[in-house]
Amino acid sequence: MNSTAIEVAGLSKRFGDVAAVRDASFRAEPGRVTGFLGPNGAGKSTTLAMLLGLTRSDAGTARIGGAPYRELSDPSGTVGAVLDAAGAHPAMTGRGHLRAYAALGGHPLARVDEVAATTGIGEYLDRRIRGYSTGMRRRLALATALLGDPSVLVLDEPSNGLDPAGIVWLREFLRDFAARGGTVLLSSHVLTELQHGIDDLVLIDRGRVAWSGPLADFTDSASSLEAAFLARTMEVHP
Ligand SMILES: Nc1ncnc2c1ncn2[C@@H]1O[C@H](COP(=O)(O)OP(=O)(O)OP(=O)(O)O)[C@@H](O)[C@H]1O
Repeated sequence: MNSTAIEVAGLSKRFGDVAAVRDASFRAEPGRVTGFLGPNGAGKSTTLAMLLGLTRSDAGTARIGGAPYRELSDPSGTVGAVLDAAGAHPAMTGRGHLRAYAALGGHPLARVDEVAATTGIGEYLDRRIRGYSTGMRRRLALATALLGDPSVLVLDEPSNGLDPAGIVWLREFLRDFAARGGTVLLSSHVLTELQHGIDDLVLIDRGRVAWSGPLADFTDSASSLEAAFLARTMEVHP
């Protein structure tokens, strides 16, 4: 797997009166799972949308392997992204959906069965997506993101809709992906979800990066991630 870091520098975005992201800078490194944590409305989704070239920034840069997303020569072979579980046509089967995306990305059709097996949706592949549970849709979205065998995964709230077994499965999958040299950036507003699954933490609060670094450094002085999170956000916004 290529070593492909994510680098965000001075990124800002305003929606009218709302400063959604303010001068945000952080990195997500190869071989590590980086959690992007912040309360509702902190600016996580907006930052990820800018990173993936879906929203234009007002200032700053967001690079993947040294280039902005829109300049990547092989986007789906570089980054797999899951921003929400929607987007799959309910009347299509999982197989039809994956085949269409494989064709779009120029990936071999053999990848369809491979990513279905990896994400555990093999037995549902020939069912229509309208009958999929939320967790199955999440897995299908992840399978779609994996079609190009990317070295970077960007996931917005990936545990939403997963049952406890699904959450453990996802955590192990991402650990393994990183252990093979991949870069993982995943957002969450649920502290406990991240506590056992990440190496590095980027904490965002009201558009600003309040803290970033190894998780161990963050929680050293606090009994739990939650206590450290609350202490840190109160420090920034007394
Ligand atoms: N298209 C938009 N138009 C106007 N305001 C927006 C838009 N998108 C986001 N915002 C605002 O920008 C801020 C950051 O939103 P964002 O969705 O990035 O936060 P988030 O951290 O992902 O939140 P959540 O955890 O609730 O998903 C919020 O105040 C939100 O209301």
